[in-house]
Amino acid sequence: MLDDIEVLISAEELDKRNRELAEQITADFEGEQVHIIGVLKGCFMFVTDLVRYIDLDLSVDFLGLSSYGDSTKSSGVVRMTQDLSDPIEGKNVLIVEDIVDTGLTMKYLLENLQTRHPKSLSVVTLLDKPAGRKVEVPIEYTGFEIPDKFVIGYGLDYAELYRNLPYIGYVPQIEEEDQADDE
Ligand SMILES: O=P(O)(O)OC[C@H]1O[C@H](OP(=O)(O)OP(=O)(O)O)[C@H](O)[C@@H]1O
Ligand code: HPA
Ligand SMILES: [Mg+2]
Repeated sequence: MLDDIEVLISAEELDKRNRELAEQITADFEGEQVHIIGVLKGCFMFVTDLVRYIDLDLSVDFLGLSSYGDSTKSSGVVRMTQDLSDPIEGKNVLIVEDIVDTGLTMKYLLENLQTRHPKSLSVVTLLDKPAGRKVEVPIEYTGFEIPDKFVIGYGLDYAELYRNLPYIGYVPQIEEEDQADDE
């Protein structure tokens, strides 16, 4: 286990922002039905907390994408680990992500979902790390902009661990160890 996890965003701040995002989404889609697509695995806490504050008729589906493996750096190759259960043609799709970092996952996903002809396609991400960006992607709703650090918790992992932390944290030790492994 890691020592010294620094809290970047507390559970209370996450809850407050989730309510605000949900309020904005509820207002923007008033009178419409929304199809939520959660991007596993990282989205699992954010999506479940967010949807309970959205006051709209909505359906939920999930897909799995993976590109980091056990590293703090993107492999550059996005792999679909699980596809959607339902068609999205003609639906107002709202993608729910935990983080947009390089943007490679979101680019892959937007291109993939556009070919399935949704009525509309929008993105909500809890975290945006602009310093990590390799490709530009459109984001309609952002919870927090974060600095160029590898973060863990509230769904986000390092080598599959720490997803269960109820806050977003940062540990300098992680990036140091990962860099040492590369050398
Ligand atoms: O903008 P990018 O640099 O592409 O990074 C963002 C993606 O990376 C993480 O997924 P990961 O590959 O770690 O899979 P996981 O969600 O199962 O942890 C995260 O959950 C996002 O989906
Ligand atoms: O900072 C991060 N933490 C965890 N997973 C991630 N996937 C992209 N960036 C990150
Ligand atoms: Mg991950």
